[in-house]
Amino acid sequence: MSHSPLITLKNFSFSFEGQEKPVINNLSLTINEGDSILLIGASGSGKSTLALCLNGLYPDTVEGYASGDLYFQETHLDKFKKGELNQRIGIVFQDPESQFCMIKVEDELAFTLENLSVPRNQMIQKIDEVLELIGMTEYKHSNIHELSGGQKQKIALAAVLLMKPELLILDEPTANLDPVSSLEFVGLIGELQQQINMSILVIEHQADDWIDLMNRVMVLNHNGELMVDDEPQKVFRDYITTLKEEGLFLPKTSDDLFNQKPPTSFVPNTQPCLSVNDLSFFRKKKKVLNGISFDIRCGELVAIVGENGAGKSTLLQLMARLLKPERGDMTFLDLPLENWNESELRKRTGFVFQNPEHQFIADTVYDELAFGMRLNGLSENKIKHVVNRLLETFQLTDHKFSNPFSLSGGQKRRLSVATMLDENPDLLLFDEPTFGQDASTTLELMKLITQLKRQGTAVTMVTHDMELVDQYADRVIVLDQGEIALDGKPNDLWKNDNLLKQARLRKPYRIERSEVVTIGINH
Ligand SMILES: Nc1ncnc2c1ncn2[C@@H]1O[C@H](COP(=O)(O)OP(=O)(O)OP(=O)(O)O)[C@@H](O)[C@H]1O
Ligand SMILES: Nc1ncnc2c1ncn2[C@@H]1O[C@H](COP(=O)(O)OP(=O)(O)OP(=O)(O)O)[C@@H](O)[C@H]1O
Repeated sequence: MSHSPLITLKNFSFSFEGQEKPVINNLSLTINEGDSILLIGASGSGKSTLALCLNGLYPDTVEGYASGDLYFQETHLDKFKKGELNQRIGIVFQDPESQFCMIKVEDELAFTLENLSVPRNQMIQKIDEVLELIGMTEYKHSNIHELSGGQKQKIALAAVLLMKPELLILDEPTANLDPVSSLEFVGLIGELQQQINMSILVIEHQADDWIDLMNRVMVLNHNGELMVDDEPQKVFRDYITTLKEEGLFLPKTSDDLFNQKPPTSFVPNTQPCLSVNDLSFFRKKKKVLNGISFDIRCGELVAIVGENGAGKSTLLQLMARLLKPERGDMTFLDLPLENWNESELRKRTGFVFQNPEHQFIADTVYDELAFGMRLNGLSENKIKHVVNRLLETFQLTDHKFSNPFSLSGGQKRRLSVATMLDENPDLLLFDEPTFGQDASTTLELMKLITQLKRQGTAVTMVTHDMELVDQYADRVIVLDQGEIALDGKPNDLWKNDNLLKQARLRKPYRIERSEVVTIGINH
């Protein structure tokens, strides 16, 4: 059955003001009605930019210019009124918080309908319908900030669905979700596909959960050109070498990387770097952490995992002394954490926030990286040497003079990690250091962290990525509703089916596969 074209690009390019090379480079392609497309490409290859061009937000809302032609249902972009395409092509971003304006779920959805000029007497019915569609009816009167990450993402999706878009774009929609919420979100999109007539474009670095829902995979290369556009089976069979050269993740079934048994974890018999003793913390009278105690040794990498809202980020902020515990105390290198002088503490520890933008202070990537070293009085020559090495390692050399806020999501994250690695800190605290990264940048980042670990740095990493935990963590701490449910080796967690279920985690591919093989043999 042939479908009519929804969007057609002819020799379409897009450049940001003041940049030599276009970010989107001479694309000619058609998205048909009923298509479900997975868009992949290295970090910085132009995926989000393309999404924003498709729905008409770019170039109108940014300093940049487009060339070539874009047609929506065979009508040229120029013929549409401003703002018209934004409604017919809806985007859900990775961080739903940035999209919300109201406190309550129903008010947020009513606000969307108001913007669409829907009469008041039709609103209630429309809100009820969309909540039913996404399985969130019981949360109609809830406060948005009390919802879990996955539920917030569903509300962001509902707001976009109210526009009845003909194309739904999902830009890394599961990046902040715990492993089970992430799978549930993909399942929901699969159900919507059956019920609503709309095309879907999904941007994700890791294709695994999405492949079965997609009829096409498009790959952008480093130059923003369309390198591959074909059926998923063909792409991941015939273009493996090309995808690897671009530094992209392959599906776990076809990538040796995920099948390797990790090296026996090295647990150093060193002194504790940070000791956490009986910590408790409340937010608005709600106990978020309760009786947390553990040590992190010098040279050890500890992963903290758990469902959305379990208290992981809060714990990390307490460990960085950005929050003060109600009860309990911590010792950092033999001195109570509260007694450390602020500048000495910042020199010896590094903290990367969940949202990288929160920590940028300089106007260029170079100055951002140099900032800490300048504060510590290093010579400009020495600084230049270190900054250039970091730029190279984190694939940011081309963006040396860019404003940190203009970077792609993955580039921002890499910059925020790099700023913590200028000197050798004793303790590193990372909130999701690898989200939004492609295979090559993830590998580089983990290589560097491993090196620091070998030199004695203690690393704590909050993550939803169970592959990383399996491959790199010496120890894993599972937080469940603000309490430690497990503190052990990753293998202890993979054996504990009940806890995995309770904490909304999943097993890494290596373990899942070995269980399938064993079951196969037993039968
Ligand atoms: N600024 C805040 N004000 C009020 N409550 C908050 C605030 N920040 C977090 N919370 C609440 O504290 C609890 C723990 O949140 P936290 O961000 O530490 O969880 P998390 O495990 O890091 O979650 P995620 O995986 O979604 O990042 C949640 O119930 C959350 O709603
Ligand atoms: N507002 C902006 N001003 C200048 N340059 C920008 C701006 N936004 C993005 N860029 C640059 O355009 C390129 C593409 O960015 P884009 O966000 O589209 O990449 P992406 O493929 O979505 O990356 P990621 O996977 O890291 O999210 C990057 O090199 C980025 O630095």
